[in-house]
Amino acid sequence: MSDAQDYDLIVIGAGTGGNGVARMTAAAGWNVASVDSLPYGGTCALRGCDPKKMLIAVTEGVDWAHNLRGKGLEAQTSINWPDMIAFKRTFTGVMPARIEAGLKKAGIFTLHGDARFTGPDTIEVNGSPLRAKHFHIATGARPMTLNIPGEDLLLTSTDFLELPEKPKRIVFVGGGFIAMEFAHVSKRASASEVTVLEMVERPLGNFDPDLVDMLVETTIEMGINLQTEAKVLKIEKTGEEFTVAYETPFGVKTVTCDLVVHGSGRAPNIEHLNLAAAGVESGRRGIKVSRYMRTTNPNIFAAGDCADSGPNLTPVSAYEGRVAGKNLLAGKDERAVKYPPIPSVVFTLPPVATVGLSEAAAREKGLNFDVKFEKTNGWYSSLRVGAVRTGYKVLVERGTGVILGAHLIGPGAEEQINLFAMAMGAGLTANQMKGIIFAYPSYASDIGSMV
Ligand SMILES: Cc1cc2nc3c(=O)[nH]c(=O)nc-3n(C[C@H](O)[C@H](O)[C@H](O)COP(=O)(O)OP(=O)(O)OC[C@H]3O[C@@H](n4cnc5c(N)ncnc54)[C@H](O)[C@@H]3O)c2cc1C
Ligand SMILES: NC(=O)c1ccc[n+]([C@@H]2O[C@H](COP(=O)([O-])OP(=O)(O)OC[C@H]3O[C@@H](n4cnc5c(N)ncnc54)[C@H](O)[C@@H]3O)[C@@H](O)[C@H]2O)c1
Repeated sequence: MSDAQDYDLIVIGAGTGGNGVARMTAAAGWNVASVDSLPYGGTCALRGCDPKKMLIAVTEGVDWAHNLRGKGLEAQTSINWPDMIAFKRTFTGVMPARIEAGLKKAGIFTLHGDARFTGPDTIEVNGSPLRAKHFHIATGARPMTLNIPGEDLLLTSTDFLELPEKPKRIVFVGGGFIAMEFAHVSKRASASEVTVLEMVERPLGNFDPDLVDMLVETTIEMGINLQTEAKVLKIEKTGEEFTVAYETPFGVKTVTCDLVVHGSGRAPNIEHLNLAAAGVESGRRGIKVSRYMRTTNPNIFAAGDCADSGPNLTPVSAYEGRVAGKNLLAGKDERAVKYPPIPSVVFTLPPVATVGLSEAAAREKGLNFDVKFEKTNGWYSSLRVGAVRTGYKVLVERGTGVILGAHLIGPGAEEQINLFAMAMGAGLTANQMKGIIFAYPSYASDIGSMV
């Protein structure tokens, strides 16, 4: 016998994909430890969704003032960057202690350090061996390695959320969620030059192309330099200035700036875990898991961004954690993941939202459906807030009236999409959705006219 300390379960990673599992098993009387190398809380609460949405809340003031200028609102808004970051810290500063205290109160041992497998049932944290009957891995994702010269000069999304001063000339590598959301924040905070370099022909590949085109119009109108078919090749630093070289159909171009931020995708954060020692297999998309969230070592589960499972979104990691927790407690493969329609939102202003099948995917499947696509800037809900780029695309199956997919742009889209997800999950048809009475005037009350 070694001198390793024994647990029923050790959870590696104290974010959304890990904490639920620790709580469920501890509540059932298991002897559980949780370990994280960073302050407790994970990406969403400390370095992702939540802090980001606080910055966006501040910039919403700028957007409102812009949209209602000349319509009675005379306020001149501007962003005080250090105050905005301080506001964000009123949340992120207190959360780690609060989350860790909550876990301790639930009877979970909380440990700090980098976990690394040393065998199928042992890990090492800060040189101390720990043994457990089961493990649950929820180590999340990290910025993808781009293999380009000067990659080490890139700031991460985490760095962006901690910038002490307003960025002046800032370049985002990639045009996905992070780049588009942060470019909008930067420009509304009046950064002088904001550039987004996206290698494919349109940013936000996961969203409806017609609605993304509308967002692109707003983005360009705001003064953001959005370049598509622009693949970043190299970053160089001269003095305090950076030069970013990118390939276009018209040859290699460059842009100079003060900051370059990584927005080019995230990869599973699993390299340091020494998974081979535990017999846990992984691929490019992450740790291989079954539908029961079990890895190739039957005593080890995984969930969230580190696993090769559902999309890398907070509610998905929480859901997968719940499935893993159920199966751990059952001691067998009892509950399989069965993802309901998963809504996703890019929190630009206006936001763009999606749930279900895209138009292209529905066509590829050979489905027979009607496309209801309309720009809604003439609708009352847009007029009353001065919103000019609003619209929807809803796919309704012919014959059955089943909603196959819903895609939205405009204020309120981030909430309307949840109602679509709920209706689709419950199997409501277009006619049944039309029959629902929503409070009026609200963004929800537009839904009946969209299906
Ligand atoms: C800038 C940004 C904005 C985002 N915005 C949204 C959004 O608006 N909506 C949305 O749904 N999703 C959003 N996401 C994605 C979302 O944050 C993730 O999908 C979610 O947090 C994943 O949770 P997780 O538990 O799998 O991993 P994480 O929350 O990343 O937790 C992993 C934890 O494991 C720890 N860890 C890693 N390796 C080890 C080790 N070897 N030993 C010990 N600990 C370790 C890490 O320190 C970390 O705390 C955003 C992501 C980013 C980066
Ligand atoms: N609102 C949200 O839900 C939200 C917000 C932020 C992040 N996230 C999560 O974090 C993940 C990572 O976000 P992200 O924005 O980094 O990735 P992303 O996958 O959304 O977008 C990355 C983009 O970078 C482009 N790209 C890659 N290499 C490039 C290069 N060399 N030059 C130019 N463009 C290049 C890709 O074509 C792609 O469009 C997301 O996939 C999502 O899971 C979610």
